[in-house]
Amino acid sequence: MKKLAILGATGSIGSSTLAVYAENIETMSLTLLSAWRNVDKMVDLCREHHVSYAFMSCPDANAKLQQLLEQDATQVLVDQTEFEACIASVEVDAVMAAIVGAAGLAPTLAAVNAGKQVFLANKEALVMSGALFMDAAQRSGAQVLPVDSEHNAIFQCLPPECQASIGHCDLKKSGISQLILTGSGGPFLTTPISEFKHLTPAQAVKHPNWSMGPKISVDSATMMNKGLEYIEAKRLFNTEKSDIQVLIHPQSVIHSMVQYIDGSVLAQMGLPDMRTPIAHVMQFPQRIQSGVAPLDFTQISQLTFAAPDFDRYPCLKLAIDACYAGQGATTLLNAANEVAVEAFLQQKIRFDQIASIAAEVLSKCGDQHATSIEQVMFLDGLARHTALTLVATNVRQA
Ligand SMILES: NC(=O)C1=CN([C@@H]2O[C@H](COP(=O)(O)OP(=O)(O)OC[C@H]3O[C@@H](n4cnc5c(N)ncnc54)[C@H](OP(=O)(O)O)[C@@H]3O)[C@@H](O)[C@H]2O)C=CC1
Ligand SMILES: CC(=O)[C@@H](O)[C@H](O)COP(=O)(O)O
Ligand SMILES: [Mn+2]
Repeated sequence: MKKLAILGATGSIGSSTLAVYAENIETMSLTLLSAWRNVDKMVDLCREHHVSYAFMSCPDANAKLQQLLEQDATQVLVDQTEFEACIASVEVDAVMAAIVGAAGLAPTLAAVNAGKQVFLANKEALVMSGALFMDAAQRSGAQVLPVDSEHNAIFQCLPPECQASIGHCDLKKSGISQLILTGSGGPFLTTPISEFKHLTPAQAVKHPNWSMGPKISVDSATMMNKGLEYIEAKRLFNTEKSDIQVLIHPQSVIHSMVQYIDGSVLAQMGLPDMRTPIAHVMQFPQRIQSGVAPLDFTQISQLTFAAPDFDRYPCLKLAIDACYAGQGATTLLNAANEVAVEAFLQQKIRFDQIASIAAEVLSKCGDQHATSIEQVMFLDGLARHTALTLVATNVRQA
């Protein structure tokens, strides 16, 4: 029995993970769940799944959870230290890292440092800490398996020697010429750019194909999501600049591809449903049930492809540039984007200001280095402070 922890259990990936767990209950046990503020849902999940340990990152929510679960078998962990100790303990074999944003870094790193199996959905953690994260995994022997649909697709199309050396693989040695990262283009693929000033959060979170949490949905609309995924791919698959191509594929049927030097292109396809990549990692290399229907090719009228337009998606360009500027830049970019997206969702700034705020944070903070987690956290704070100041200025100008 694999002992599973789900970090971000109340979210979209959390729900899909629980659905796959329910399909395969005889092979896994659920020992630890975490969330932030959604106490009612956590109580329900703990009772439904007889979870051993639970933790809310928000102190008020944690106190309430403790009170509500007093009569239950679930033990509520009291603080972040106890939570991370539980992740690192023998109570947990595998961790689904599905907290959104930088808040997921510390508990995910606790799992990595303890040599656990890590199912990585939380791309922001990897974007902000990069080589530090992958090197820590190599040191501890933690197996990092990509859950993000594109990276999971690429992983599935890689030869075994690359799968076994994730983070440090030699693509050229395995005859790989390019990784092709597909992206839908989001809900504003054909919206006139002149209308971007007026786009609302409700429009931005309406992804054409995937059902996801609000932050990643906005990232898909700006294509910052693909930019973060570009950086994520560099870290997971040890790529150089010429190794990755971003391709718009509006139908989200092909989840990404690997091109080989002999002209072969391997693609992973399926319905846009995260239960598939989650099921793929949960008992890897064994295949298990996900509950997802098979792809019906007779219902797919067309598969189309196009190059991304950086005028439409300035965030994508910012992220690709940051990727080659270095770790400091990707840490700053991630934090600035998190602040800007949250401000947009709260209607404090316009949709088009997400990109301009991210760009301004990068230029104001200048060239920065991040060679330790402490420096990463310092830069994360610096970028958040700078971005919040810009949000306040933009609010006044709105
Ligand atoms: N959804 C998807 O299809 C995909 C998601 N991902 C990645 O997976 C991650 C999760 O995405 P998604 O499930 O959509 O997001 P959701 O917004 O649906 O869920 C986020 C989860 O994180 C918890 N959380 C939020 N803030 C904090 C915090 N400060 N401390 C601790 N926990 C926190 C939330 O708890 P609470 O509910 O209590 O607020 C919730 O459980 C993201 O990094 C995203 O990029 C990657 C690929 C696909
Ligand atoms: C499901 C998943 O992995 C998301 O990251 C998805 O890729 C978002 O869609 P976009 O391709 O529009 O960014
Ligand atoms: Mn993705």
